[in-house]
Amino acid sequence: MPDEIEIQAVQGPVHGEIRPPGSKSITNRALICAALANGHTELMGALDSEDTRVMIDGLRELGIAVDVSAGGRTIEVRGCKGNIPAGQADIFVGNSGTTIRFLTAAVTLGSGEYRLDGIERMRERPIGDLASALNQLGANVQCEGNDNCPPVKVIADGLKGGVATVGGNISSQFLSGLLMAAPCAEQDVVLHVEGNLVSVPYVAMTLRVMESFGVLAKPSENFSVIHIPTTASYKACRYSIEPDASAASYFWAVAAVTGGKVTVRGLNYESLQGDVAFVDCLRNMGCQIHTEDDAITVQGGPLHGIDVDMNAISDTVQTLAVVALFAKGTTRISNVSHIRHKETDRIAALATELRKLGAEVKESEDGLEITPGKLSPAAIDTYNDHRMAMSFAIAGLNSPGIVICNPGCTSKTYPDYFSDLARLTTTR
Ligand SMILES: O=C(O)C1=C[C@@H](OP(=O)(O)O)[C@@H](O)[C@H](O)C1
Ligand SMILES: C=C(OP(=O)(O)O)C(=O)O
Repeated sequence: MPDEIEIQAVQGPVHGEIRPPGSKSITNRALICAALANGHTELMGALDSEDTRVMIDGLRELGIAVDVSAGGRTIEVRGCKGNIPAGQADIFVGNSGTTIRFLTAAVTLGSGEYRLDGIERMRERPIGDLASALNQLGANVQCEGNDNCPPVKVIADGLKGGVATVGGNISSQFLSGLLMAAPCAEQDVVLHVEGNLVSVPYVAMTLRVMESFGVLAKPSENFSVIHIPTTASYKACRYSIEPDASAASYFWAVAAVTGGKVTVRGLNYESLQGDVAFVDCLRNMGCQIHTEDDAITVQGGPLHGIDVDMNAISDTVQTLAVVALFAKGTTRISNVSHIRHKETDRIAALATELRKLGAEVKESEDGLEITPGKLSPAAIDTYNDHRMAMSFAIAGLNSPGIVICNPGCTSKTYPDYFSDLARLTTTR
């Protein structure tokens, strides 16, 4: 991958179809449930990217056999029935939040000493709320970094279980990690969530993936209390993974900003992924949405700004912010302070880069107000954040001279993004 890519502006509306690669979030959940299950699981339609590779490598470090075939889309896992084979492991997680949060919880089921660490940015992404909840359940988890951040050291001798309170306002991944480890604890687990739970659809996704592997948890209506009995255990199975809905947001945005019509195959409103609701934002901005059993199509129209709370679908904030550049009036995105803890501080990064493209941007603690101006050519810094690269590329389709720096950072979740985008925008 070159150091930078100049996006070729398209001459008219883009029409086309695409099936994005498998969901990162579902792949990494299914890998954990399969690893803790009682036999041989086959995952189909999996994502092959940095975030899933660090998860697979981590599981292998823990002594779990994982075989990958079909260009990374099929993964076979020999489950350990909740008994982690390795008594020691040093696990490198890159910058994958799901991997460090889910594996930190999983290794407390083992017996021995485990250490988890990632790249520099990972050492700035908090994990203290998860460590504290696991410690309430009888684990010994220490954050060795500054301010409750990784590296993480776990001295494990099985997870006792019981009652714990977990913070919900920084990341939902803490709760998801606890939920997936909980059925393998010695006693039932009852989790209470403290503070406003962010990214709620990901918790629903966790429970649905667990259910597919035979474990039924009992959540209260708003997930403020969840009871996980130890009577159920994970069963190996054949499991199909949906295309990634956050990745789909870029292709739906192509239709929105070029006034074209783009169909994403493999997703519908019944999806496990909350991010399909991104199309509702586009509808509110003036697009038309068509749904089929196995596809969602966005047809672009004249766009206008909207006010939107994106707490539940925050991986699509950057996509929406870029679409806002082509809308009439101001777009206000609110209730997303948690995106300051992701691959970069996404609110700050967006404010800086949108201004380079001529927008007037007001940054607040929990969001952004974007009023587009006259678009000008610019080199976009991506802060090693795949979603900065993928979303700002869409602006380049409708405005010449937009250069994306460090495009290789898309490998975190979508190594073939630029070739898939080029295929969609040039075959008309
Ligand atoms: O559980 C998951 O798979 C994810 C949850 C979200 O994180 P937060 O809960 O930290 O918002 C999301 O941003 C991330 O890409 C994936
Ligand atoms: C925030 C993200 O990932 P993670 O938290 O899993 O690193 C993302 O994919 O946008």
